[in-house]
Amino acid sequence: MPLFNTYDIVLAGGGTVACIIAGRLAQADPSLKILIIEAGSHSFNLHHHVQPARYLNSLVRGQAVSHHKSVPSDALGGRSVCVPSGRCVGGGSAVNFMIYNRPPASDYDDWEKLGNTGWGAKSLIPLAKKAESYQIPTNRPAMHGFTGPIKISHGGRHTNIGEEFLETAGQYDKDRKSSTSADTSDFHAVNVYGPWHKYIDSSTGKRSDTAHHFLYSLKNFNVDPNESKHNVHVITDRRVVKVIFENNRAIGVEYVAREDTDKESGSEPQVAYASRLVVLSSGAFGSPAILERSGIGSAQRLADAGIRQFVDLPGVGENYNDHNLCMIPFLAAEDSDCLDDIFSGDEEIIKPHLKEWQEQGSGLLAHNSVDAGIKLRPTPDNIKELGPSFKQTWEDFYAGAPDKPMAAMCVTAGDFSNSAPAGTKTFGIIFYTAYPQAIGSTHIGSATDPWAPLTFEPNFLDNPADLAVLRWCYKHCRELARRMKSFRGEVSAGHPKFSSVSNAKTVPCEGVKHADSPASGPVSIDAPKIVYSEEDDRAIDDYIKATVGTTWHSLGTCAMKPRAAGGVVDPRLNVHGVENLKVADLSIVPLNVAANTNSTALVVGEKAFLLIAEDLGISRNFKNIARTNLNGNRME
Ligand SMILES: Cc1cc2nc3c(=O)[nH]c(=O)nc-3n(C[C@H](O)[C@H](O)[C@H](O)COP(=O)(O)OP(=O)(O)OC[C@H]3O[C@@H](n4cnc5c(N)ncnc54)[C@H](O)[C@@H]3O)c2cc1C
Repeated sequence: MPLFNTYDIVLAGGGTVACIIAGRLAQADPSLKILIIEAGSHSFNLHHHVQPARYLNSLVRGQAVSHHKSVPSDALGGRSVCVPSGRCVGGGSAVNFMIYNRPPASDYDDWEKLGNTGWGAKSLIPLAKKAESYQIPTNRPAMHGFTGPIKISHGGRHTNIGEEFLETAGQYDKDRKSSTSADTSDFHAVNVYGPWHKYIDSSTGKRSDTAHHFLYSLKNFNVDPNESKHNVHVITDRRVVKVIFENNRAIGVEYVAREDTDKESGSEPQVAYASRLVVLSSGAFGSPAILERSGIGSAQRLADAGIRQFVDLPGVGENYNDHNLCMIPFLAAEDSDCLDDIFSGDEEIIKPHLKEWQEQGSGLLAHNSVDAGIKLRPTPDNIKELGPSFKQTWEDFYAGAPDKPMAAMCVTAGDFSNSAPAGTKTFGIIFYTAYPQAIGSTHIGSATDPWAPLTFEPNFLDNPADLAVLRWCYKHCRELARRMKSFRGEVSAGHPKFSSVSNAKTVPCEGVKHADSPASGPVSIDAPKIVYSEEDDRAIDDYIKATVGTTWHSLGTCAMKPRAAGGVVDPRLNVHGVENLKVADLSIVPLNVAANTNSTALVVGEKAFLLIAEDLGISRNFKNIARTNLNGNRME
């Protein structure tokens, strides 16, 4: 079936949220003509997407991601940070680390308190359940869904690194609970060490993303629109430049190829028309940029870019949120279950893992290295340790919100900070701030070229409270790591540069291959904690400023808030001031969430589908939808 002249709905961006919207709508009303225009390529059955442990390929080799480089920052000693986002059909869900983690219920309630009726936990938790098939035995079925398209499992095997982390934490950290059966993603758990599950289908060992489970699974869908017998069409490797309006009503979008991706059509703009709705689903970087190129944004920003203002919405591109992340590497015992060899990308080494994955859907290739973690909320003693720069934040933000953590921390069986000596076994501890107090912005760098770099200011660590949390987490993770049975030393290149006479100096492991000597083994559980001097604290701060990075959780840049409060969309996701134009992706999130963000993208996708279906008058078909996909992938 060739492309239609006009579609009912045109989606700009084919990422995580867009695939849910398109798949659900097509299922609810197969006669709907839906077009997705996606900047990246198809991800269908490609091994670097579907084989979970290959996820670093996308980041390291630049496949299927866009890199957004920030302006240099004083708070980071003049450094820029680079924030990748998904660029392929399936977006972030097809390239991410597959960590399954849901936020505290109060985060969604906070959205509703801003005037967003229908966006509180009571409305959204059922949608989170609808999206998922939880494949883990649970005695709390009320918290999870069991018939949705997205599969959640523990992956292809349990690693001893994950088990040791939980065991050590249970013995060492008496202020918190640790349990191998804890449900850390029940929208409430805080200060509980427990298993962290994965967006991996236990029956196949494959990544569970929205492209494969909402879009490619549609009956008769074909990645080539000319071959497709389906009404959902996807055009890849094209970027939407701007929205086309007739008076105040969105009627389509203009899009271009990158010159180097399509020699035939070059970068000549083309137009796709939508008779009923245009939906921007280009993520936290893409959607505000399309609005700005369409003349929707702050007067000053648009004037600077030489664009005539069409609608005054100063909030476009503001309210950039992420989480600030550090990865700390440790040397592991030789018998540790680590993914270092798979991360190396050497196909000879990967062969036996691949065989197990192909034959049984199990093993370390069906894994993301992350088996266990915790959302950390400080105790009264910790609050003192966090010092004066955190005090006000505690009082203003955390004290009255008992389900909100200040940070998340997890163990990785294998280190991907790239600072360990080659050929060694390693584990890492990753931690990130749950609600960074510093907020940033992203704006267009060109009025016409959607491939041009953005002017991106994430403002990481501009608020000293954020640095205090990361400093405390570094100390805490080190105490946990050096008590784990598999601990064999600290990879100094990935730690602060303490002075050689400091009490806090790292346990060396340089030049040691599989350092299984007792001298470099763990300390006892009741060993005294490392005492840090002020100079040591400065070394930690310098290290964090030099290395802190993104958690790949960009959101908030087209915030769902009242127009007068700097909002960009209303609670039905309609862009303020125009008609027939919605934004549906994580850019609409008005306030940050204390969790990895794919779970929230799933919720936004499910909610956006309901709103659009209501607008189109096809609500009557909803009831059939939750019952499908019990086991399989294909949605009839
Ligand atoms: C490397 C990485 C690791 C992550 N790890 C995890 C994890 O382990 N667990 C977790 O819960 N979350 C994780 N996340 C976050 C999570 O995946 C994202 O928050 C989520 O996928 C965002 O969904 P979205 O629909 O808002 O945007 P996206 O999924 O990013 O979709 C936006 C799409 O729009 C396209 N686009 C952009 N501009 C244009 C344009 N002008 N025209 C056409 N198309 C355009 C992009 O190519 C992209 O495909 C990770 C993200 C990344 C990038």
